[in-house]
Amino acid sequence: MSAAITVLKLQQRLGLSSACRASLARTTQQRGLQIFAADQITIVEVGPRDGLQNEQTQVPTQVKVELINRLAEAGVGAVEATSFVSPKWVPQLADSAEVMSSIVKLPGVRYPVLTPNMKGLERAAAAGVKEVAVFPAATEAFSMKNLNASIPNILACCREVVAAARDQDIAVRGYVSCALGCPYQGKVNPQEAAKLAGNLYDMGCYEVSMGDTIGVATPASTAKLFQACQEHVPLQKLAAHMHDTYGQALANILTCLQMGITVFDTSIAGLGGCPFAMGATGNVATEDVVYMLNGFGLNHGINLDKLLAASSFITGALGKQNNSRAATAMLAAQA
Ligand SMILES: CC(C)(COP(=O)([O-])OP(=O)([O-])OC[C@H]1O[C@@H](n2cnc3c(N)ncnc32)[C@H](O)[C@@H]1OP(=O)([O-])[O-])[C@@H](O)C(=O)NCCC(=O)NCCSC(=O)C[C@@](C)(O)CC(=O)[O-]
Repeated sequence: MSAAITVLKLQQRLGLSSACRASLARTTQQRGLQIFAADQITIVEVGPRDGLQNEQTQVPTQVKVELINRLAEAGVGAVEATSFVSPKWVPQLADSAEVMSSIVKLPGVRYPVLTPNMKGLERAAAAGVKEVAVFPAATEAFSMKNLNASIPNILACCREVVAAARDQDIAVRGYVSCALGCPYQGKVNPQEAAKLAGNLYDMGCYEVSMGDTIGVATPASTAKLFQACQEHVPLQKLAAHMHDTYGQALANILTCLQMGITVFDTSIAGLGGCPFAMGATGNVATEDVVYMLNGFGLNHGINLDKLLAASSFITGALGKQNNSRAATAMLAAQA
């Protein structure tokens, strides 16, 4: 059986719509596996925010700044730098204004931050931020745990933040947390998560990142979610934010690539996890994703040597082992 037929059968089994399969007809065959003919894959590096927010020991501001600078210098086009959330809720990121005023802002690099409410937006705007993200959750239970507000209330808050940000020429990205599973409610209906993504897109988020906050997704559930999302948000405006708790994140990203998604949130050295999602591990490691993309010959703009240096820097500074299998192997080979 040819590789193309195998992929078609896989797509049918995953229940991909005929529209989605038609878009795959515009694919190129690369290294024996069909993937979408994207000119460019965008990596949104979330390590300095998602990766560090749950660290129990306070990470010095200068370490955060150096990490962000190193990632940008490595060619990462978007580095999510910090959060303007309540410091009572996330003490680790209480130094967000100082971080933003200390980093070197390279031309062409985006430095988005999280803003849950108007207070967050005002603080971010005062710090000169040019891009923010709002982050409602797909389940009521997680919305209460993470933001202390119901989904309708947080959506109203997001609408206010998006409108005010756009008035100030601040771009807004949207996240849907717990889009593929919730630590408190379990399974999540993909249609509900997709509808929420549509709400964010309709209110003015330029892109919506679907979060597997607790890393329970599989390629099958990932395909179902993104298929549902396409009813509400154009494919090229969707991103995947995969945590790797169950070791499925790379496979989920490959599924996304096959569906035409080209934006992926990743975390250097696989750091992180949400403080309000107990047991969740870090995001898929940036190094692992870059290694896979290199295998396909896809453009991402990242210099792997500089990325590995950033990876060694942060694991050294935190005194942690590297959760990236690719980085661990490549660094061992260099030693
Ligand atoms: C939304 C709130 C603030 C509600 O929290 P609340 O306690 O209901 O807020 P409040 O409005 O009652 O205010 C309480 C205090 O916080 C202050 N406050 C209020 N807002 C701010 C702000 N922006 N910046 C600074 N201070 C703020 C406010 O001024 C007040 O101060 P006090 O009068 O007591 O001195 C809180 O729940 C919060 O900050 N939550 C953020 C939680 C968070 O950051 N979670 C992790 C990120 S989400 C994630 O990781 C998932 C994601 C995005 O990565 C996707 C995925 O992984 O799938």
